[in-house]
Amino acid sequence: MARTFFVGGNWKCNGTSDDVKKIVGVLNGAEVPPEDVVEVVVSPPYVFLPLVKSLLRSDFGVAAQNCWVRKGGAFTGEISVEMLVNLNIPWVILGHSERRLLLNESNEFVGDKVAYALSQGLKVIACVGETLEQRESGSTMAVVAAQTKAIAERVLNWDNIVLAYEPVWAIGTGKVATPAQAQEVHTELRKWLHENTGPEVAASVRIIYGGSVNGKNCKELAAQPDVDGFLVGGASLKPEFIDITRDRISSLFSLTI
Ligand SMILES: O=C(CO)COP(=O)(O)O
Repeated sequence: MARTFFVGGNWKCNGTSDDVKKIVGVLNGAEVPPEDVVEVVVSPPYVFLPLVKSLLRSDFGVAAQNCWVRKGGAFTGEISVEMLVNLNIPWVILGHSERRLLLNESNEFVGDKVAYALSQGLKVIACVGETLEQRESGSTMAVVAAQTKAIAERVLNWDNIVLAYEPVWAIGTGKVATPAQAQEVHTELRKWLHENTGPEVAASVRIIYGGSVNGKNCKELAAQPDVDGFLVGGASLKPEFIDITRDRISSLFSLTI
């Protein structure tokens, strides 16, 4: 089964309601490939989710950037999976390196969140990735395998998971992984999935790349056979995000000639 290309926009902790309205206006007016060719999902900060949900075109999905690990209750400051379901938010980003590193989210905690979110019907963009130190010490694959294993141990069905490989050294640095570097880790991740979750999961799970993706570098990355899309940070706040969704078409074209 072909893997539908996936382009996510992670707005992180940015913007005002006026900015959000402007970005949504640009997205709503854009000509993009049809949903079965490119799936587009944007992830605004929590407080803007209802606004985005109400204004955004219906062929674009919406994701929260985090959620609580269990059923809601006395957890001050947290947002529960049940609340996201109640607002009809279909997606959640979990395990982003900014949360793993700045908020000390462990592999196990992220795995628990992924399992709980899926159990309540959410779809998950699960992020993995190594730091520069880990890459330089040759432990990239061990790190991303351990992060993926903590999810695989808690989840049987991968239908609603998109795996995002986001090397920490490439996030917000302008230092994008080369297409070969991205392809290498994506291939290894797919091999890991094959060995640990089976051939069907390995063949069908979308593995997307994140880290300084922009309108210029996306085409070459998208042409890699195991790069099934992107999780875009900074550039998702700009009109350039539309070019990134469109470049799938040109990379497909360039592959066929
Ligand atoms: O963290 C990212 C997406 O989740 C990537 O961020 P940048 O595209 O700003 O490097």
